[in-house]
Amino acid sequence: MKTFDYDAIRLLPKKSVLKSRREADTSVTLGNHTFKIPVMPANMATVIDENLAEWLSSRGYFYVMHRFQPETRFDFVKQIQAKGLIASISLGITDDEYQLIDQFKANDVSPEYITIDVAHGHSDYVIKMIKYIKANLPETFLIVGNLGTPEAVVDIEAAGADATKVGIGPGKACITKDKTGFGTNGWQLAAIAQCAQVATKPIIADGGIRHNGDIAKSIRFGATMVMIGSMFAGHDETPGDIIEENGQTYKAYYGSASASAAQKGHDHNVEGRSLMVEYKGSIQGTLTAMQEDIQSAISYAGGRDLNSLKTVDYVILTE
Ligand SMILES: NC(=O)C1=CN([C@@H]2O[C@H](COP(=O)(O)OP(=O)(O)OC[C@H]3O[C@@H](n4cnc5c(N)ncnc54)[C@H](OP(=O)(O)O)[C@@H]3O)[C@@H](O)[C@H]2O)C=CC1
Ligand SMILES: Nc1nc2c(ncn2[C@@H]2O[C@H](COP(=O)(O)O)[C@@H](O)[C@H]2O)c(=O)[nH]1
Repeated sequence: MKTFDYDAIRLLPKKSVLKSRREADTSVTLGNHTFKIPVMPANMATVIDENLAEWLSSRGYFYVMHRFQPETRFDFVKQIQAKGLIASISLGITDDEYQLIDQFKANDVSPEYITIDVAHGHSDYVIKMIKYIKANLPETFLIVGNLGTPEAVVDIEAAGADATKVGIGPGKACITKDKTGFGTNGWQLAAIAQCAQVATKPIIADGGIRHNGDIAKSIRFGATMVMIGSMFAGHDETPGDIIEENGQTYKAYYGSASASAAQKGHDHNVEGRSLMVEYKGSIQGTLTAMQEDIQSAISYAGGRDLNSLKTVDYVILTE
């Protein structure tokens, strides 16, 4: 099996047809909605909260709210939809989560997007939850993760997922490979490529994005969108206080399965760690830079939109 990761790939330029990079269209459609860029902040407690979800949605960005304040999700969906915005929440697979689906159905409320968010998404119990959501909230677009193999993508699509999320252990706050020996850490981009070969529905590349150019690389190898944690943590709008240490400013970023997540209910099978990320100011600056860099990538690809990235040639650096 040929393996490679983001750092080993260089995409090869083609003749540009654009007068200006501003002409390049970075929009992406997922389900019934179109978003400004093919990027979503990770559904983690140190990356997104309800305020940021509203901020992103009102500006045309996709988001996935995390599931670590479970009791707030029903009201969140109602409130954000009352403002004419898209509701996009996460669910686990425990018995309580079925009650939330029942509550939505009983009140005739359908979130536009639900993400089933568990570490090992290729599971009989995830399949059971997919079938329950599809039977009770058929209008909702269902993203399911996380997966790491083509077999998982085939099974989870067959169960009814509308999109799959690929990435077991490549995240910056992740220690899955050290704790269990499993995962796509170190070869995440090749795992995306393998999964994309069998996928018939969109794939979201999740974890391991360290540079804006990794977004274009993800799309080249088959992703429709990318989920990003650490690069979004540390902004004014992301949760947590600014910490000053030795004249530098930081914010905390911790894994959803880390010991720091214990207060939010994760107190066993630790597979995440806590770290500090540099404080970066407003998130708008980061989002704008991402969009500009994707526009430049489209120009290098010789096209006008994200589709042009899907067929560019590339080299794999061997050293
Ligand atoms: N992308 C990644 O690589 C990873 C992401 N995470 C993130 O951490 C958060 C917590 O994840 P998770 O631990 O799944 O959440 P939860 O513990 O909330 O849910 C997972 C459910 O599946 C059961 N389960 C059975 N086998 C496994 C397995 N191998 N790994 C995990 N659960 C299993 C768990 O039961 P029981 O707990 O009794 O075993 C639990 O009921 C999520 O947000 C997830 O995305 C965590 C690790 C890796
Ligand atoms: N193995 C673990 N993975 C985790 C944990 N919490 C979140 N995650 C995953 O990381 C990505 C974000 O990755 P990044 O490289 O952009 O920082 C996130 O979307 C989850 O899939 C965890 O505790 N353990």
